[in-house]
Amino acid sequence: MPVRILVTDRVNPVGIALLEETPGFEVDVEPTLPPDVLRQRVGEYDAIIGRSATSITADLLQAGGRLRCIGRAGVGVDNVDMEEATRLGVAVINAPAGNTVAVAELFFGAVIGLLRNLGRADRSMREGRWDRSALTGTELKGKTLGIVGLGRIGSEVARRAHAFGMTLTAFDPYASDDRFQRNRAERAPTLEALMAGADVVTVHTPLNKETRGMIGAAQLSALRDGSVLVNMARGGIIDEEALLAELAKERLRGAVLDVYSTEPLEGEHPFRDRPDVVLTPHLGASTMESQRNVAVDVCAGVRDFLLHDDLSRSLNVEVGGADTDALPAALRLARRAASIARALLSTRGARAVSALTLSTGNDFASAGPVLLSAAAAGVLENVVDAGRLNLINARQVASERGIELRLGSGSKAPHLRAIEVRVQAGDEEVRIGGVAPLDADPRLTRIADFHVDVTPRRTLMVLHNRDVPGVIGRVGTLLGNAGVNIAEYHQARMAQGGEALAVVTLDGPPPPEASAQLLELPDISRVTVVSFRGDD
Ligand SMILES: NC(=O)C1=CN([C@@H]2O[C@H](COP(=O)(O)OP(=O)(O)OC[C@H]3O[C@@H](n4cnc5c(N)ncnc54)[C@H](O)[C@@H]3O)[C@@H](O)[C@H]2O)C=CC1
Ligand SMILES: O=C(O)C(=O)COP(=O)(O)O
Repeated sequence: MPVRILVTDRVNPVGIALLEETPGFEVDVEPTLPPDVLRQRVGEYDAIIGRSATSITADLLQAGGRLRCIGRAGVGVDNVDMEEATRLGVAVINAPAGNTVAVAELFFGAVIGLLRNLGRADRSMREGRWDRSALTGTELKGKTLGIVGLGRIGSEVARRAHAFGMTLTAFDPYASDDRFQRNRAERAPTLEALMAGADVVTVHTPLNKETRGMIGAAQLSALRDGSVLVNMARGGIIDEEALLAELAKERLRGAVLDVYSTEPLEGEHPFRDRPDVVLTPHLGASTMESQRNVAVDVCAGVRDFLLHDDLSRSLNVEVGGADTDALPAALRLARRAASIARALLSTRGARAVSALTLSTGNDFASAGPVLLSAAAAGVLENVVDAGRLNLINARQVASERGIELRLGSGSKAPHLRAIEVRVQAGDEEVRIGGVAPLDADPRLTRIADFHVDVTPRRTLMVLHNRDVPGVIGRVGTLLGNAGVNIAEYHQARMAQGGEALAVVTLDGPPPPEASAQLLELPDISRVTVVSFRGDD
């Protein structure tokens, strides 16, 4: 079946071509489908790529039975129901950097447009007038710029503001001192302090629960007389009613708005009647260069996810600062180790997993969260419908099933690239350890108290037996007669003649009756068979 992708908004064709030229991909380009039509058609697609004009609601995501990925050709994902996407295991990929410069340049164009009366000047010229004295403006040089949100766009604005000879303050509780220093911006202790201390205030934060309505009547009243307020981030961060009320006092120089709480802005909206407001129709990212950048970036991210399950670009997976190229083997090991632990508990009759703890060596310290997701998926395999279970939703699904997830400390790990999972079901606990080297297949090194050394491939069988002569031969003969090829056989024991454990990797699943026949052999007390997802 081909992989089907719907491009619902105006996305640059250079990016779309990356998808169209990928064998096995079918791309439909239909900008911009109305919500009800999109809802009817979403079930046909594996991925949707859009911009701010398309809302990806919970309802739409639920209707997308085969939907695996949402691509956003731009930065803001406030139009995507991220919680629902995560719950459903749908990856959300954006293009975080391609339109930064476009917004920063528009900022200066629009602010200078307001301060030098460009709109009014142009209009008066077309009306046949020559109004020079009425259109005297003010300069940026020597003024203070206050930036709310010193991220990518805020920083690009900062860099250009220095060229204009401005002094900078910024409010961003999440930005490091180092970022403030690099941008030569003073840290404002509060939003109100920033508003009171600047001649131009500009907002560059995402729209989220914290920033919605962040600039209301109280903050607006802190603005200096004659100052300018700019919103090129998202409608809804500034309370529009409160801004209109503040502008009506004629105390501010004016405002520059590119974004609105409802887009398109109503034809009759009172902003449209205010001469002290420069309005643009969400043009921040609308340059040829930026549209090409974001389209190529998001389409490549979506393609790599659909082809290789590459989640490194997905906003709803916590990859942390981990080196994603080195991760696949570690993710496989974590998932398989957890799967084995759950199966061993199940053989003991302890089926309801209550807790999962993952610890790693130092090399995987930053990858802890995503490895924990992989282990959660392993614990849930064969328990929930695995079709939609992935690194995006595994932790959420596990938590919803009452499984407590913990990241343990890695300080005692035996190896820099070690991974250990501990799975508990009531009073029973199983510990599985392994190593995921950079240049070799991952190995299991410990099952419960036994030291082992096997690669967990395809199908793995764990036998508990007594350490007596002949067991290996009898197991080999039985499996051979059943037509099952043994890839690796590792026998471990605690003490001669005592309890022993065999880990056997098989090239394919044994016939269902094999476990019962193995249990009939003398000295074998428990048989656990685990078949892993994937081809290797
Ligand atoms: N008008 C347009 O066409 C465009 C608008 N945007 C908007 O601009 C926003 C920012 O984009 P980037 O700079 O690329 O994002 P970014 O993620 O690089 O920067 C956002 C900054 O806001 C800060 N922040 C978060 N919450 C805050 C709070 N409560 N108070 C103060 N600071 C806070 C963060 O620490 C971060 O430094 C996007 O989320 C998007 O909504 C982005 C591109 C185009
Ligand atoms: O990238 C963003 O966050 C933007 O706001 C750009 O929106 P757009 O893709 O131009 O609809």
